[in-house]
Amino acid sequence: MQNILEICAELIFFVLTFYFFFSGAERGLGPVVLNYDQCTSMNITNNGHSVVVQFDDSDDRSVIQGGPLDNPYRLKQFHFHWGEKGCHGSEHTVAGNSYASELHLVHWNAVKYKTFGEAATAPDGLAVLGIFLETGDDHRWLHVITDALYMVKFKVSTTVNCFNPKCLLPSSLHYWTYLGSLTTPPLHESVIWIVVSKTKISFSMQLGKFRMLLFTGEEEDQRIRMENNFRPPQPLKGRKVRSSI
Ligand SMILES: NS(=O)(=O)c1ccc(C(=O)NCC(F)(F)F)cc1
Ligand SMILES: [Zn+2]
Repeated sequence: MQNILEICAELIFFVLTFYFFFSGAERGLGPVVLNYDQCTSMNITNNGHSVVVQFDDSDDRSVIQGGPLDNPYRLKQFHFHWGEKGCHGSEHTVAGNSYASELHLVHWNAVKYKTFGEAATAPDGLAVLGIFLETGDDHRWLHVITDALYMVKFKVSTTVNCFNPKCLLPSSLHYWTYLGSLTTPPLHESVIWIVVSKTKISFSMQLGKFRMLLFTGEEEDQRIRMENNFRPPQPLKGRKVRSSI
């Protein structure tokens, strides 16, 4: 009799564990893992909206995976958003506080979609890692990017080889994640946002170098300083924001 009760208790325990594990409500968010190759960066471009470092995304040498992602997403580019002064310039806020700038590492789901353009219109097409930048001591590796900015003051492109953006990331990637959109037109709702809570990059003189970029091309008469290229946060509208811990 005793054995039968023990077997029943174990069976109930197993069923409940199985249910909770697969119910999703209890399934925690694991760590985000970045596997970036040392040398897939190609160029840095002033595209008239931001400054973008583009990567060779012809294979899976540089990918992000884990966390809320069901498969690896390929690194396509990273870019920045910033303000003209103070701590305004980020596109996300934490408890209502904004930061001077925000770095976006843009990845696309090459497992499900053939091209970036196709992925950019699909709800699970893109994964963007957002990192806040704040004013403080200059960042030792950000110099590689900010020292190249004078070459892309106007709307031009120049080569950047072997820049691994992992050096720009905080050691602990505690993050918030939600399903959102591109922050620039056409605002496709195709982004799995992963916003890192710990600001890592601090810069002060370096921020000034972003602010000397121009929205305009060399051949244009007007010289319009590139700043405030950020979209303010939008209403959540019922979106669920999950935390990694
Ligand atoms: N600021 S953001 O949300 O990370 C951001 C990331 C990528 C793009 C982009 O590639 N737009 C071109 C596209 F996809 F054809 F529409 C725009 C915004
Ligand atoms: Zn962005």
